[in-house]
Amino acid sequence: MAVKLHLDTEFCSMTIAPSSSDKPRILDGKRTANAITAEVREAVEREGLTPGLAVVLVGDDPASQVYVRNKGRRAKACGFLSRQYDLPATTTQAELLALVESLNGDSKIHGILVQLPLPAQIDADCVIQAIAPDKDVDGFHYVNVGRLVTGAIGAALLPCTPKGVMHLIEQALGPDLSGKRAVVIGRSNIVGKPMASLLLAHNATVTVIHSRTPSPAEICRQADIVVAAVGVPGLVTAEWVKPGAVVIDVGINRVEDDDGSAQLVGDVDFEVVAPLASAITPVPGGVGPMTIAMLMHNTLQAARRQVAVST
Ligand SMILES: Nc1nc(=O)c2c([nH]1)NC[C@@H]1CN(c3ccc(C(=O)N[C@@H](CCC(=O)O)C(=O)O)cc3)C=[N+]21
Ligand SMILES: [Mg+2]
Repeated sequence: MAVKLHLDTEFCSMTIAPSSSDKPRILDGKRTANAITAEVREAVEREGLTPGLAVVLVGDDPASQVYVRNKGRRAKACGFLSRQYDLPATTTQAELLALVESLNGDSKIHGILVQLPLPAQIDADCVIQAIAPDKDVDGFHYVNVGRLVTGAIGAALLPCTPKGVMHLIEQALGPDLSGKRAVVIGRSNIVGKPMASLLLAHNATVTVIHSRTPSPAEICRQADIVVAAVGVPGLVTAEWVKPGAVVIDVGINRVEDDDGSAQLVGDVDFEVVAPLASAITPVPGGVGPMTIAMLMHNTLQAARRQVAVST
């Protein structure tokens, strides 16, 4: 059974035909993310909605500050109400829970994102579970996880990174992955596990490999679709990839270049794997921008549902 999935039909018009040559197709996440953002903006105008997104940042980690600022910019570009809450690194769990509670009750706010990681004195899971499930635009609440795993995908808010990855896979292979073998490398709650569930919902035959898996390259080499999400720079080399596979790189690793400058690299050794792949995502400019675009799409979806309920 083909499952009608996470994105509205309006986004399906963007599916691009697979390349006919043996040159690998670079799946351009930046371009796709820009197109999705434009469609979200149009939908906001057409429907006369003002989705509200609250992003909560605790502490002053510079990387988190950059991400949060980018999310706010994108939200404004979509015509959303965008609010950012900056809390000190010394914030207590009770204070953070009180803010989440007030946002749960705020009818102007349809999506709540608490930026991770959180300082050590705060129990991140407890905070995530305090977010109203229908405002959980990260898709991390147990209710949304449960919806995804049971196949109630239409009711779920899906985690942004797996949802963005699925969109890129759809560009290469279409939405029905019947007969395809997918290997997910990594088993985190924010990428690996929901990614496996989403691929399964699209009828792929899914294997998850991780740090305790013997002969991972041998298993990965069977895959028509590889999603790498472990945070090990350049882990996936030529021996891991079957010629013609679709390779998605979720890794965002900051490493030092030969000349000592900082560089962003993925979990895939792009230089050696790209010539083998039928389609591949770059880092940067692949999955990362899609994550933010899907956050915008989730916030639109959340707003639509909350407005429908209240009218
Ligand atoms: N509650 C929560 N939700 C998140 O979704 C969440 C989070 N916490 N904590 C941190 C991670 C990380 N994350 C990224 C989003 C976009 C890029 C992105 O746009 N990357 C660009 C490059 C950015 C750069 O240069 O650093 C790219 O890959 O092209 C990266 C990483 C969301 N996260
Ligand atoms: Mg990327």
